[in-house]
Formats: sequence, structure tokens, C-alpha cells
Amino acid sequence: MRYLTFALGKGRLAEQTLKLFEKIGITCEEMKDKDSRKLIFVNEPMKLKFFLAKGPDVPTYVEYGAADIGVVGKDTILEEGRKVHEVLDLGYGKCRMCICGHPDASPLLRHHELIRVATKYPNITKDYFYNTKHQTVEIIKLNGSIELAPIVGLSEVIVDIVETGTTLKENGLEVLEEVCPLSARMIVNPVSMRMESGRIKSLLAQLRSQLD
Ligand SMILES: Nc1ncnc2c1ncn2[C@@H]1O[C@H](COP(=O)(O)OP(=O)(O)OP(=O)(O)O)[C@@H](O)[C@H]1O
Ligand SMILES: O=P(O)(O)OC[C@H]1O[C@H](OP(=O)(O)OP(=O)(O)O)[C@H](O)[C@@H]1O
Repeated sequence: MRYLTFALGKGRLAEQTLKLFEKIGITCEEMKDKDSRKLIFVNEPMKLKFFLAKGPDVPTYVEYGAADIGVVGKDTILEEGRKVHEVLDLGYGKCRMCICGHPDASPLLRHHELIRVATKYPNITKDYFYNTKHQTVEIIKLNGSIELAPIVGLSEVIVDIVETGTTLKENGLEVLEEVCPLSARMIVNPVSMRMESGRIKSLLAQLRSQLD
């Protein structure tokens, strides 16, 4: 039997993913060692392999078949636009993609002004402004601390993840519009889906019954 390989994002979602896998009897003790720098782990009896990758790279590994299965946020799936099957909403890592800014930026959205939008997610932003809102904007790509942009005058608004709302509140910003809800999803390589359909379907059934 060949190994079934999982690519897991090594950020915020990793711990809950491992917990969920444990509940259905898939364990990989070695992966829980937070001090370890090891990247790939094998569960020999179950013929499973796991590796930890940067979240945005997970859909890439899955599209190319380097991993059969991936677990990643819906934001990453939308942003990366890779050819993968999204098969399951895992229900954790819940947050929202939102347009945020100072409250006085709200009319700029309503009146479709040519504004600057700072974000870590240029593709999601482009799609939302151009295809949903039909508003032309200038998109500025940043890599983190996105909330700084409207504070220091780099942009009028931002498109970013809001979970508790604390970061916005502490910086005098607000949600101006919700783009979409987000959560962790399971993705599968399209060829693996056919070649390993038995094992993958059984895994999905076990996960679904656990999530119910
Ligand atoms: N408060 C939050 N901020 C960011 N992501 C969150 C939050 N809450 C849940 N998530 C979800 O967790 C996923 C992983 O987030 P995390 O910050 O660990 O990684 P990343 O953004 O992919 O990578 P990095 O932080 O290295 O740039 C996100 O893609 C998102 O779906
Ligand atoms: O609504 P909250 O609970 O405050 O969470 C949202 C914040 O968390 C994320 O940032 P992250 O911690 O990943 O850091 P970053 O800004 O460097 O990307 C996100 O980009 C927001 O800034």
C-alpha cells in the first residue's frame, strides 16, 4: 500500500488539525514536539505521512500531488487559486475576510471612489472589488500588520482577516463590509481523489461523523 501524504499548515490551524486527527485514531506523536525542527513525519502502521508547510504553500503541494491531502484556511484556497478539490469544512479556524478602515472611509466604498486598499490577499481583494462591487481600486500588497496601513495613511481601507475584532478595536478601526466567512478546509489532489478514493472517502466519513 502506498503512503497517503498530508500537507498541514504550520501556523494557527496545526494544533486543532492534529487534535481532530487524533479523535479518529490518526496519531503522529512526533509532530506534537514544538521544539522539533523536523518537517516530515511517518505513521508506519497506518501508511500515512505528514508534513508541515507554510499555509500559502499547502495548496501548491496538493495541486502538484506532492501531498494527497491538505488542511488550510479558506482564505488561502481562494487566494492561491490552485487546482484542488475542496472536500470538507472542518469548522475550526473560524474568522471573516473583511474590508476595514476608519469609520469615515465608509462613504468611499458606497460612492465607488478610486481608493487604495492594502492587503495580504491581492487576489481575493481584486475579485471582490472588481467582480462583486464593480469598483476600481488600487491594491497595495503587504505581508502583515495590515491594520497599520490606514493609520499611517498608506491606504484608505484594508482587506484582512477579522477573528475577535481586538486588533481593529485597539487601532480605532472597524469592519466596513464583510467579504466572506472563513474556516479550515480539507483539500484533495484531483488524481489522488480517483486513485485513492476508498481510503480518502473512508477518512472523510470518519471526519464528518466526528464533526457532527
Ligand atoms: N486571527 C486570525 N488571523 C489570521 N488567520 C486566522 C485567524 N483566525 C483564524 N485564522 C485562519 O488560520 C489560518 C492560518 O493562519 P496563520 O496566521 O497561522 O498562517 P498564515 O497567515 O497562512 O501564515 P503566516 O502567518 O506565516 O503569514 C488562516 O489562513 C485563517 O484561515
Ligand atoms: O480579530 P483579531 O482576533 O484581532 O485577529 C485578526 C488579526 O490577526 C491576524 O494577524 P496575525 O496575528 O496573523 O499577524 P499579521 O498581522 O502579522 O499577519 C489578522 O491579519 C489580523 O491582524
